[in-house]
Amino acid sequence: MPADPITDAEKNAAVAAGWTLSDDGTAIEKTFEFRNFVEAFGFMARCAMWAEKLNHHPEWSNVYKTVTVRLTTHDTGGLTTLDAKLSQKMDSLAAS
Ligand SMILES: C[C@H](O)[C@H](O)[C@H]1CNC2=NC(N)=NC(=O)C2=N1
Repeated sequence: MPADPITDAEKNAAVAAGWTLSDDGTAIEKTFEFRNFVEAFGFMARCAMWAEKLNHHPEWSNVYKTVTVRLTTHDTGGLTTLDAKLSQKMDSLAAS
């Protein structure tokens, strides 16, 4: 069963946490900066474990100490509660 569409409250919370809504409204995006490559890659490894747990996976890229993330739900073609959940998890992993 597909995930529910993201709620306005969840969308507002993501924006308040520094995520940017894509122009077409189907994704949220954020760039994470770390002190070095090892920290950036460690963040990605921890996120990957959660992505598997949630069965929800980011579109992302890494250049040295920068990780650029785009979250969307491919199954529905838009934002869902899973994107809200993963964004919150990524924010807490980046802060830990
Ligand atoms: C079959 C599998 O459950 C789906 O393809 C999952 C896997 N991970 C996913 N990740 C994302 N971001 N969107 C999806 O729709 C999605 N679907």
